[in-house]
Amino acid sequence: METAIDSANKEANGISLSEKKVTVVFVLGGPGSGKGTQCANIVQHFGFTHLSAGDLLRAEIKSGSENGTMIQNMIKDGKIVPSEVTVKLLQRAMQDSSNDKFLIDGFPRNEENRAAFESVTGIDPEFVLFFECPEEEMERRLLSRNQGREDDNIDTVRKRFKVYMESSLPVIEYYIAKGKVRKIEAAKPVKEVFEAVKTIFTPLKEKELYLIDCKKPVELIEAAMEMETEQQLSTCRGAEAVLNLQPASSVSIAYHSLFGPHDDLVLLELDEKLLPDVLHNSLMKMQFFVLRPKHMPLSMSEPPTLYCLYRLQINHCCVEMHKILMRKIVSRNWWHQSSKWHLVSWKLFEVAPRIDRLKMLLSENPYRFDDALMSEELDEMEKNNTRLYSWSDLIDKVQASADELRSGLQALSAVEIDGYWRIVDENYMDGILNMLLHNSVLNDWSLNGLNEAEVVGVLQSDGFPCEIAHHCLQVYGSKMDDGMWRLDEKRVCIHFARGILRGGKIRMDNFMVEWMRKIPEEMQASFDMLTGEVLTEKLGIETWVYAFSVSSLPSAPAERFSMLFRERPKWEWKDLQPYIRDLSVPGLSSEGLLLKYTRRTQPTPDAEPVFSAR
Ligand SMILES: Nc1ncnc2c1ncn2[C@@H]1O[C@H](COP(=O)(O)OP(=O)(O)O)[C@@H](O)[C@H]1O
Ligand SMILES: Nc1ccn([C@@H]2O[C@H](COP(=O)(O)OP(=O)(O)O)[C@@H](O)[C@H]2O)c(=O)n1
Repeated sequence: METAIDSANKEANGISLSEKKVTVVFVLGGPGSGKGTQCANIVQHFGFTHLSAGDLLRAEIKSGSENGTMIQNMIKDGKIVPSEVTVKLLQRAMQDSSNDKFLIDGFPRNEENRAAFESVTGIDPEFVLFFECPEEEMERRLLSRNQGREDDNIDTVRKRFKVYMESSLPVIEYYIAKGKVRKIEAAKPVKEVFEAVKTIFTPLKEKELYLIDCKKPVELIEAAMEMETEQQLSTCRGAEAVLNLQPASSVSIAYHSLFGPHDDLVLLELDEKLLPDVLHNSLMKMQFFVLRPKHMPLSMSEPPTLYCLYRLQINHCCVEMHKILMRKIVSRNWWHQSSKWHLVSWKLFEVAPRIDRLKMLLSENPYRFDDALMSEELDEMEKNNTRLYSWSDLIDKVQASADELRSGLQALSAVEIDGYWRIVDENYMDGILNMLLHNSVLNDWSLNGLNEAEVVGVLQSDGFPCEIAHHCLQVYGSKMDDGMWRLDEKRVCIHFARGILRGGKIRMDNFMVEWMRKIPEEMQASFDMLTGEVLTEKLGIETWVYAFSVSSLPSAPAERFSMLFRERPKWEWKDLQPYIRDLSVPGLSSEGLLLKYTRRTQPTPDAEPVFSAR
């Protein structure tokens, strides 16, 4: 009996295909590659309707249609039936179905099939599932298919292979170029092939995900520790372990230099903006990583070509990178293929490494005078409680490669003490620098030729740890070819200017007097040295100066500009430039940065341009 739903469907089916929003997946591959077998599985698991072009043609022969004999002869000969016949059959089958998701198997088999389908139905396939299988295996399967098919004999099979190579492969190449092909290694056992198929059809999350490129080569991943399954224990480390992951298995990863020579890969991470969403997702906490070839540029607007996609399950906290469990959900067949996954739309942004995080971590607990006293007695327990970070902790926590981390630590003037990386408290640094200068006067040392052993020895006898004494030379000086150290005029002068300005805004003339008084006699300070360190302000007839250091500003451009415009609503180029020249945004020039984050006005054509917030 016909139900109300059936009749409603019939009505719906009366509408044309173009009005009905259908999803079409083409299933292609040589004869005997297993298309029909896998389509049956897909139908069961994913609710598609299977339309086999070959089956429709064979049914047409059986129905006694006027084209029957022609079709029969063509099939017997392994030739491709004219498109108008096949397209009509497919179109009718789709229209007659109440489903809107179709697997079209064995079609388009040539360029003519493809063009005819496109022009008649206006449908562009969601993607093309391509079964790749060696000819010998296909031949073996066809000759033992045993379905009583007239064309499964050795002569016709050979003809079909020839037609496949000449006519069907170009269609696959056409879709590869469009980024639509999902390739499956079809020579494996049915179950294994289906595992690969499943990963392609399993929906991820039907919402937009923002991925951030942490801009690190994946040399950073180590997959060697905390393997979840025994099977992985026996496999290799680093990149290989990631690449060899089996579906539904997992490994923990952390940034690590042991990743290997895979600097053609880049690791991408979920945007933190989405973290609350993801964290409150009742399903599970997850993060998505994408590996892509480095040479493929990411554009801001188009979804990029994905290299390989992994779903990461995080066992404690999403924000931190360490101890991440990773599960491969999409097979390597994605490589060099899709620009868009049919169920998820991806937006990718390239970002610079998160060095701000490093600053935040190290500022939690700067090295102070007290530390110097108690360093010896500090037992492990205490160290664990006092937020100290070793190199490997930082590699885990900061999204940066080893090189980026090294230069980040250097920019922060961090030093490794007892195996932990520390920022040294400014007052403490001031103390040791003054002690060095004081000793240089006492001992008649030249600031352009300091003997390392002598300086360190004297500073140690004044109560400074050896590492800090070395660190002081490194921060304020540079080593010369002859092994002696020379104090850097600019760095020393900036140090003293910072010290004065820590007390707050000060009148320019007072500042200059105090600054000159503080700096060593051998050195010459000039206000230009303080570009990017201080700002000046006119109050009445007086000029005042205050600290505003580029190193204290966030490295993310949006936050940086917002901080700059909070400080001053309008900036002239010469003032602005020192505060933005270190910003680097992948894919955006400095002009682009200004366009994106500032409004440029020029009161008169020859006036200096002024930048304000957008
Ligand atoms: N992965 C596989 N391993 C071994 N035999 C297979 C596999 N997939 C399919 N077959 C067998 O090979 C023959 C051809 O498979 P079929 O799905 O009809 O291929 P196609 O639709 O691509 O022509 C069938 O007899 C099928 O049972
Ligand atoms: N788009 C198509 C599909 C099949 N066919 C014909 O149908 C035959 C059988 O195709 P099929 O898809 O059922 O079988 P396999 O060749 O994949 O095993 C082909 O050899 C062609 O002669 C066609 O002419 N046009």
